[in-house]
Amino acid sequence: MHAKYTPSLIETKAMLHKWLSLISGLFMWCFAAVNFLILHQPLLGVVEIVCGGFNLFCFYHVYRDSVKTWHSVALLLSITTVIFCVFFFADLRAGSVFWLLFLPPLYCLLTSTKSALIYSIAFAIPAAVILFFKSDTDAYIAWRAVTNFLITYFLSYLICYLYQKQYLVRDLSLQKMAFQDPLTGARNRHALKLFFYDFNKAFTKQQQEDTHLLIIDIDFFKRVNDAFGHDVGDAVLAQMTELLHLYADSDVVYRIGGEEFLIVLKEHTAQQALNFAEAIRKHVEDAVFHSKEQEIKVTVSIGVAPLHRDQTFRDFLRAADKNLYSAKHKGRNMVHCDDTSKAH
Ligand SMILES: Nc1nc2c(ncn2[C@@H]2O[C@H](COP(=O)(O)OP(=O)(O)OP(=O)(O)O)[C@@H](O)[C@H]2O)c(=O)[nH]1
Repeated sequence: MHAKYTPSLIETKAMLHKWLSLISGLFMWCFAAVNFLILHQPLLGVVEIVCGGFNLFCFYHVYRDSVKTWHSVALLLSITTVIFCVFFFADLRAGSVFWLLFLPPLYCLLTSTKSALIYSIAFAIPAAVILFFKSDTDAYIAWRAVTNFLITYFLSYLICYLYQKQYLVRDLSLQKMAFQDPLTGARNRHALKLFFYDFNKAFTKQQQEDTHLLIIDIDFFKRVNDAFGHDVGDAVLAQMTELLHLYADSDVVYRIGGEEFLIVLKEHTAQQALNFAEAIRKHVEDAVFHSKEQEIKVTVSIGVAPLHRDQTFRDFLRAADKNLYSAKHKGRNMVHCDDTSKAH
């Protein structure tokens, strides 16, 4: 479900899961007290005590940072169970049917819009059947009550669906603006900082050990600008990004400075990272960049550095820059990784 969501939407859903589990748990226990003491509906009271307890258990796991994916589904099923029991056992004149309209938004908030539609349809059927038989009284016209219920029920789903879609589109375009370099389309420094955050938090130990970074700097780029003009320099930077995208997915290529790029290599040993960097260096050396009918040749120097757990963003850039400058000082157009360097 999370694959097509932006980090901010996932965060929003996690926040809703947290507060909904607490609020619904407390509400259910309050309603249980009313059912035991005032309405004399002990069966309903027991269901509310059990489900409310489960919701508070979900909240406890959020609090302990140990939420499992099934908690969200179990939470919405527990809320649905209570709403259905109240609707089934309570007198229709008390207005318990209104709680059913809360279900489609709840499903949208806690799951994906697709799952929400499946849940909404699945629970609309028993709800309509129960409502039909319960409203067969002088106070209601059964078939009209069911029709009105179904229309409002699915409209509430539709509004949440449209809102969530719109939220996602806006969030994606904001994310693009915030994390993408407009000139080259590569990811920018903000995106790299976010990667660092995930790296320390979400990567496994093995993934962390096998992550290497390549800092790629175009040699004597000032000369390109001076000889052909800034706009030609811009075109070279854009074509350099395209070339790097041939080697690596677009979500691991970053432009971190004027003519400085960075590639994150996951699942690569030091030797594999070095070979990868060498292949890029050779490709750039052989490539011809074009702009305004000019043919431009450039080379790159590449520093390769392993990424260590808990290294700060600044420390890492300093370490990788050291490797890059070693490559520059040894004559440029070369790859350097710690003490191992390859010159050409
Ligand atoms: N066209 C263009 N040039 C840029 C951009 N950002 C930085 N530059 C230029 O990149 C050049 C970088 O120059 P230097 O830092 O001296 O490095 P260099 O000439 O590449 O030399 P070495 O890195 O030492 O090999 C400067 O001339 C900047 O103006 C940009 O977005 N577009």
